[in-house]
Amino acid sequence: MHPNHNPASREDICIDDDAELTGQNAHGDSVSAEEIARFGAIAREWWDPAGPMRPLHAMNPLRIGWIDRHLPLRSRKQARLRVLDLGCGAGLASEALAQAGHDVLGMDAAAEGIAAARRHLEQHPLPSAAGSLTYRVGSAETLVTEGEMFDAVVALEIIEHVTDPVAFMRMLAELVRPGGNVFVSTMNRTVRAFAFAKIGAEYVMRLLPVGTHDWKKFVTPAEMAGYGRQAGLRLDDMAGMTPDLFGNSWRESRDLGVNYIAAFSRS
Ligand SMILES: C[S@@+](CC[C@H](N)C(=O)[O-])C[C@H]1O[C@@H](n2cnc3c(N)ncnc32)[C@H](O)[C@@H]1O
Repeated sequence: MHPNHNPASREDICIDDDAELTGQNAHGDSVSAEEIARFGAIAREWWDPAGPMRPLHAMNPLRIGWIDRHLPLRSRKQARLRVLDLGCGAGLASEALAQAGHDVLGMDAAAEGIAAARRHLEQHPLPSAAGSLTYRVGSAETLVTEGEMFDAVVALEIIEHVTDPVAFMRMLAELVRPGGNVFVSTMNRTVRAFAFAKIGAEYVMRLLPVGTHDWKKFVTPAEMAGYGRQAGLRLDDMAGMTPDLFGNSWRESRDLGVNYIAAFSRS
């Protein structure tokens, strides 16, 4: 096991766990208790590539490659880049980012998701050439209060699950150092996205429990750009993420109509 990949001590888990915190704002205003409970309930199946998180498994190589390509050369040359994966779930992107050589903090408000992430890391240690990877239960509010700063902040498929996307983007901006990058992926509020995420994934394929997605909370690319502007971030690029017919492999595209990813930088 890599020296930095120490499994969390019981004490860490107790400090970070939110056992006695039960209200909607237990972690902070961005957290919807209902959403967190929904993801917590499927945490044990998270790493099953044919399970409820199948689309995230299939799109992971594309989004990690895209993020890595959009990190400025200066940052990539830096010996160790500090990356926050916010809303990391059980760590699909966190592990891949650490394998790409970054020092990663994976954070999620769902304690069950973090427990599954820690379990997976213990059972599948990263190669020695990888960066470090630690996990924490919590939300952006916690890190902002602590004055934490990262070279890059990654928030994949989470903005459509928070209570206030503008406030959420502001926190992402606060958590990245000047010159650093923020990456956000989400679903567009289109009829096609409704058909794909609600009807397809929840009702037809029964991958996800009904109610996992609230179409009204999907974010159009124009809204995404606006949220970034309001947070003081510059939009560098956006790309569509498009699955093949069977959803097994995803490619970058110009189609922002369903899934897309955006790169911002902080001046
Ligand atoms: C659809 S999953 C995406 C997981 C991961 N980012 C990925 O794409 O592989 C959304 C995750 O965000 C977490 N989440 C939702 N709102 C959150 C918040 N305000 N703070 C931290 N985590 C949150 C949920 O618990 C869930 O694990």
